[in-house]
Amino acid sequence: MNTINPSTTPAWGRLVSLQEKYKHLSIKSLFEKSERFERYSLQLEDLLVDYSKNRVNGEIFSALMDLARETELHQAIESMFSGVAINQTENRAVLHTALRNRSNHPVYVDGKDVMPEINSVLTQMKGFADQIHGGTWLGYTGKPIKSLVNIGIGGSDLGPVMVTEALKPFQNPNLEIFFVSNVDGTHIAETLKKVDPETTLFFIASKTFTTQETMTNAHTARSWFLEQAKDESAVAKHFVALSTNSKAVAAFGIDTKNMFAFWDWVGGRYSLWSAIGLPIACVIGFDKFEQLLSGAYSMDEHFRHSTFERNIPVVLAMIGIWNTNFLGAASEAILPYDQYLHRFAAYFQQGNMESNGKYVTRQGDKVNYSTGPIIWGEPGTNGQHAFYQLIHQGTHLIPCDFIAPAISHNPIGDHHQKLLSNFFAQTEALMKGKPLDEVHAEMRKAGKSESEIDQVAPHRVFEGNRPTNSILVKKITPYTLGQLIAMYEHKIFVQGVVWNIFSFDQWGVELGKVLANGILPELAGEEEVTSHDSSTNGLINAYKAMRK
Ligand SMILES: O=P(O)(O)OC[C@H]1O[C@H](O)[C@H](O)[C@@H](O)[C@@H]1O
Repeated sequence: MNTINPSTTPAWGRLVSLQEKYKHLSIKSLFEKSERFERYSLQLEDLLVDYSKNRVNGEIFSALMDLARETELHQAIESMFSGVAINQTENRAVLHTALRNRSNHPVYVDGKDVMPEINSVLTQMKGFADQIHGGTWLGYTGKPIKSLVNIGIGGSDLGPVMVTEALKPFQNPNLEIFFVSNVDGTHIAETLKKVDPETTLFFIASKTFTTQETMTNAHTARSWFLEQAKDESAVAKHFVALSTNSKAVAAFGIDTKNMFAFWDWVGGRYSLWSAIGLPIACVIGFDKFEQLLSGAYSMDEHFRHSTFERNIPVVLAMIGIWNTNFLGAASEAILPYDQYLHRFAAYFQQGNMESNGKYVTRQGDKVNYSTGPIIWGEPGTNGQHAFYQLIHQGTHLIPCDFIAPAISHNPIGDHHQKLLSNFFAQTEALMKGKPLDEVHAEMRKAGKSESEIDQVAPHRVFEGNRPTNSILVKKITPYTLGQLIAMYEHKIFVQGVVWNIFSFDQWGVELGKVLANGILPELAGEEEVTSHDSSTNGLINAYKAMRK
């Protein structure tokens, strides 16, 4: 990977001047040109991305595209797809795209084509998923499996949770799925209350198979199971492992026959396309899982081969960079107008923040510009009644992505039209705002007194000019969901390339884990702890006193 500091490129310099030149640029005024929507929207099959409601004009857009070129994005894209070890701090390739490479053309890592291994695990997954989905995999007492429990955390949890929720309309009604992630005993305890050991299958999902939370929950699940089954040999019918670490899987007591492998070149937060996706394949069926892969593949092809100006992930990423680095936005909201997508923002919170929450450049210096935004969001319309106040009238600039399907899986009465009327209205309102004279006129019309108008009118003004993207898909299907996920993955990739950071490691999660491992034994006895600062000592000792 190159080590170009984006802030030293000519394009960045131009963007700095454009920011000054267009500091009063109003999105509304950009719509005086009638072809704005045609020019500033892109379509890939049934996915439409409208980025016209941004504070971006032709000059800014072309400087952003130049910035992508000057930071050698094209070479970086090729390096990722072709298996170069671009995750340099871990010396690994980054090949979630190979997992959904439906062309099956070879992809080489260290001179070896990885496609045969990928295909062989997919075949193994199909064999297993068909049995679970079809009700022919039997538990130790001969009953078909009804309940699936995925035990995993981070990337080994959020993807399968998000996708199984998003694709609930495709779920086999004979199966129910649960996810246990938190080391808080409540999570596993409440889940185990709902399932029966005779008809439950546990997926122990962990890339490393060493993660404290997952291993703790897995041991608890195993003990709970054996209390009832009383026979170690029954474990094989009820526990499978999704991991890269076959030794640790065997040491846990899961037969490696029941292990579904993946590889160190699959990042945890990019792993739902790998064996980590097995629970998805079980509940929606393997054919639908393949459609998810195909959707992602269509976005991969679009991303790899389209010119930057017509490239959805590139355009979204560069507009994000404009908002972050030139307009000063510190966060981005992802707002799906689809209840089934209720975990979508949480999923990309990890995807984005673990990937691009970095202040060290690829050559090891501190960056002199902002990097990854804070990602958050909830489904619309719920968010409208909770936090949109701040998006409309707060002091922070919060660029938002609005996502909606044209066709609902639940076409009841006029629900969907009501939902979509809000989806359309919000981006219009955020852009147009409402000026003071309009508020005055409205209040006068409503017969308000002049003193009331003077007092209240300023509070009813909306500045507007708040940037949004609108992403409309025909329907949420495995295929379109695959496209949407891959679109955001590549957006994150592009931004990491431009920001000159390493997007595929996550050293920032280590320190807390290490300190927790040091504290754990200190919590065992009654003696006073003195090994930390006075706050940490004070808290630990107060905890010990409280638990007596
Ligand atoms: O899959 P595992 O090895 O159990 O890792 C689970 C998660 O934990 C780590 O701390 C990382 O922050 C995540 O990127 C990862 O997805």
